[in-house]
Amino acid sequence: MADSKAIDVVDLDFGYAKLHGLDPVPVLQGVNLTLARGSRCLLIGANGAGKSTLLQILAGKRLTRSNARVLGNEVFFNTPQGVTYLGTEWATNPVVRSDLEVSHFLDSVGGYRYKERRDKLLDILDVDLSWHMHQVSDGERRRVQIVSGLMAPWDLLLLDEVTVDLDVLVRSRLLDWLAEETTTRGATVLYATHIFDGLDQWPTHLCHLQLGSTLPPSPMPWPLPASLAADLLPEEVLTRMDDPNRRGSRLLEVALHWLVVDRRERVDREIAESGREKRGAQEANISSEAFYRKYDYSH
Ligand SMILES: Nc1ncnc2c1ncn2[C@@H]1O[C@H](COP(=O)(O)OP(=O)(O)OP(=O)(O)O)[C@@H](O)[C@H]1O
Repeated sequence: MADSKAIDVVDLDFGYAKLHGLDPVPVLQGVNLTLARGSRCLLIGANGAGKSTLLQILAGKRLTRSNARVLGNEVFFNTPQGVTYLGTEWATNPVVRSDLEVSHFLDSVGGYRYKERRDKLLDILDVDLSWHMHQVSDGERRRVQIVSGLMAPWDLLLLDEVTVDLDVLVRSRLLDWLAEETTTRGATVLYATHIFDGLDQWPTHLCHLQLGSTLPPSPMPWPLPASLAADLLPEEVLTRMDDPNRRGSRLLEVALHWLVVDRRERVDREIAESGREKRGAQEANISSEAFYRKYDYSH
């Protein structure tokens, strides 16, 4: 019987190996994330928090001795079928910038086998089979990547910021289609993004990655139940989330708050580690309220 968990990560640690036998630099520490099949989870954290590293581990691209199971399998040694990872580095590959017609490119990665899904994705992403890859814009090339990555049915999609250069119409249609895949096929999406516009209705869960560690509960349900929201978020953030004149989405208010907290935590650690007190004292004094005022996020 298929495992009902799409992702089951317990106390995961990871560091990038250093040359000359030096100890690896810890990047992920104590990461916990259990996601049931059919979930749509946003992975939220500052630049450098470890989002891409975690997604790559879940895609079986990086070795970890910790317990990381995906679709019921230990991920690195037995990477299961049905896991699709889409990251931004794809677009830098010279092959996908060469004089290659999109129809040939998609056939070369098996598009003819999934014609119905391919055609649906061509429509959603507004991709023309006669385009040539060396003559398209960055956003158009990204759209071809997404068609090519999603044509074959997947059970777990690991999305690493690839929607950043899509226009809003294409992004919105793609997110709707991904939601449909989770509800109709029980597929699962873990999506790292810094763009929260238009996302309030999309996720079923959030995962906050702070400086390489998940903060409990991980994942947390979204929308946040009132009692959990009251435990996790200060009154000022809850008020802004309910303010019809707020600047962006409710999720943006949550993400802004978390990133302020993460930044203060980072500065505190820097002070503790290196005694850089002058800079630290300046930064640590920025309360989240003052930060909002300073950067004009609240009005
Ligand atoms: N190949 C690598 N070798 C060594 N360190 C790395 C490597 N890739 C990433 N790192 C470090 O690991 C940490 C986490 O990087 P990662 O790319 O996972 O962060 P991220 O949350 O995805 O950031 P962003 O939002 O900027 O994409 C960073 O400190 C980064 O410098």
